[in-house]
Amino acid sequence: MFKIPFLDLPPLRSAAGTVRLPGSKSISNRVLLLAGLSEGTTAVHDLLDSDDTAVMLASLKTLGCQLKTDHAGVLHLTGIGGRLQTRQAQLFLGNAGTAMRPLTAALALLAATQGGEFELSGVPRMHERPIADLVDALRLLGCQIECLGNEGYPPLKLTGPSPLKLDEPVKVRGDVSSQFLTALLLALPLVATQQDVVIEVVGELISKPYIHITLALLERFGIQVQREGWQRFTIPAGSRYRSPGDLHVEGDASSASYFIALGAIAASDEPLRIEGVGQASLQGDVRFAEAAQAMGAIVASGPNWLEVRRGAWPLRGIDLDCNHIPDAAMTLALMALYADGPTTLRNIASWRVKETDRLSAMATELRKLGAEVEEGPDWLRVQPLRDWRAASIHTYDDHRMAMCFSLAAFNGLLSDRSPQRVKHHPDPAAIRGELQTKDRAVPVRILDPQCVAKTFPDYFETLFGVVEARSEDIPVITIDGPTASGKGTLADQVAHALGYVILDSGSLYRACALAAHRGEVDLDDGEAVAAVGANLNLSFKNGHVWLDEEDISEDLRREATGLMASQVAAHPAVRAALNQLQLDFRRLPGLVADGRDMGTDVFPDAGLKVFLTASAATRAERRHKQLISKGISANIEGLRQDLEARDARDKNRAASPLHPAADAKMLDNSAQSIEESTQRVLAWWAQTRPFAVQR
Ligand SMILES: Nc1ncnc2c1ncn2[C@@H]1O[C@H](COP(=O)(O)OP(=O)(O)OP(=O)(O)O)[C@@H](O)[C@H]1O
Ligand SMILES: Nc1ccn([C@H]2C[C@H](O)[C@@H](COP(=O)(O)O)O2)c(=O)n1
Repeated sequence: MFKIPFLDLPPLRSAAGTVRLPGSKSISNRVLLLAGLSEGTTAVHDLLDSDDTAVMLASLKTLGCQLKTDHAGVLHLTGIGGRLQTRQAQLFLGNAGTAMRPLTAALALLAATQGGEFELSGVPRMHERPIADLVDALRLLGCQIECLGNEGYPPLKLTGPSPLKLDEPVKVRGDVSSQFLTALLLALPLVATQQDVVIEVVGELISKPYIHITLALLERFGIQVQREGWQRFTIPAGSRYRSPGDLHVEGDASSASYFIALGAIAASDEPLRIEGVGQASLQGDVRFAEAAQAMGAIVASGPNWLEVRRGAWPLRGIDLDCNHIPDAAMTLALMALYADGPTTLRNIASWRVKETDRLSAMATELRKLGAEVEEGPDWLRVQPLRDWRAASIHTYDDHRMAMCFSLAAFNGLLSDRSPQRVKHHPDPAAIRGELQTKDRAVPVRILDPQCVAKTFPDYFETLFGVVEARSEDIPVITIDGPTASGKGTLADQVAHALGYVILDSGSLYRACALAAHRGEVDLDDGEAVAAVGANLNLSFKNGHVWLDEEDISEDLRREATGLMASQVAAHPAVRAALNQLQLDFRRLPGLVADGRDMGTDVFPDAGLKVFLTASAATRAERRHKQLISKGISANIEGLRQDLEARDARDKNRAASPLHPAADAKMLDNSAQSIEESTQRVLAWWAQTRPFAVQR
């Protein structure tokens, strides 16, 4: 997961390959609650690992459920069998509506029948999300519920015992959120032991597909709800939760929407395959595929897979009632930018009471990209966009905002390429406002990208696994300089702050020298060493370097290896042999490369080139400290002589000698802390980016 303040997506061009979706959030949290209320142990396969499931799991544990995850990642959950194990608890439910609503219903009923006191709270946004309709229904039933902040909103205090009135139907509004009905359906079997319990829906029920999921899962846990249309539901007397033993959670259909859209926009050669949802899915959001087809996507499907590729291009604008796909419909708003005419999304009032007011958030952020958007109380109209602006997208702690706006990175596929005034461009000609005829693809900045943790923690990694950018669009920062100047340390810090890939090019020269030395190759024989370099079987995992099956990280860092590396690096044939290996590190979302010739030879088009220096005395001192901390004895004077000899060879060789690129920024960090140099480089980088100052 990218735990950084912002993630910059360079312009993306195409998509292909296979995506395996994480488990459905709606199914995961329903299954967890049902397993938690059941007798016996349920083995839950493919459970979603996310913020929202984490709060549900933590609550169930507090309530006395036993949880164990086996080596295959299967969760074994032993439920409380409808009998409270603890009568007092404070549960923090983050921003998870799928935990807050059903736990409120279940604990209110358990407190009423068995006694107890439970407090349910969440993040500030959760305390702004209405729950009055559920609270009213439960109070009419006889439950004691106190709203501890504002009436009708969490946090809530549930107390008991108190008598329940089960003879009358339980009435609940269905036109604001179907989660209130789901909560009652999941919890009322707790009290349907002696008599039928009837629920009546007041008003037109929205999001019916979610009720389908609830009913299907209740059936898996032994509860057969009788349904009369969408207005009346009867839980038969004698209902009892029974664990189904094993249960597989299907992939998240709402999460599939981003990849369906991706296929429609960018899979022009071969389809993008999405595994985990398909024709047999319980989730209503799988019908997003129909909306994507209406916009031009070509979709093939099997029981648990979809294959999507681009059909109409530009996409077709549509006018759609989105009641059946409330969450996934957000994705259509981004697809609309790539359409040939306006797209109108209707019946989406429920967006206003989600993680944020999604209607207003969507309109605001689309406008930042340059889009023309109209917004009504329950509808949104988006015009196609051709003159895209680079924008910092605020995500409002809403996972879907972050995932949706990643789709804006394909703007180069449909930007207006006629001569344009290029705004926010770092190059002086552009600053003077001269006309440019270059491709107008712009990057997109996603603020707070880790908000995807709510449902899809690895969303961006998964995206980068199936999309491609032109190499020249992938940003590179180079950090060159003499030995022990702190290049590696600075590169690590900068890459970490931006979520970029790291290339420690010195380690490639070191590995090549080490392999040649071990193979008893003459290090002065450039062609022979180059042959070793061309066949290196290197891999990089968790900061360690592997040569074939051996972890060579320690050997690589030895001073002797550094000297051998400097020796072999002087051969043009060796440099040529290692060139492609270095270029291959230019991967999404960007690269920080350190070495001697990163800015001058390997990545001459890098967006920022830093030439890092420090006095020889400072560098010898740092290297001395570094070696001592590793328990290696060293002599400062000897180290200084070695590093000066190495610098001299690196500077004076004919092939790609160490020298600053003409456009490099010079940074002497002799008197700077690591943090200060990192901030300096990040500030330089920010100046090259086309984004306005973050809000
Ligand atoms: N600005 C700094 N202030 C203090 N110490 C630093 C600074 N930058 C780096 N160091 C320390 O100096 C040592 C050498 O840094 P590092 O290994 O990053 O250098 P390098 O240039 O990558 O070396 P090499 O060329 O040998 O790979 C490390 O122990 C690091 O923590
Ligand atoms: N881009 C590079 C990187 C490294 N080398 C050579 C010269 C260095 O002395 C040696 C070891 O590098 P270090 O790990 O100390 O950064 O490798 C080079 O020529 N070009």
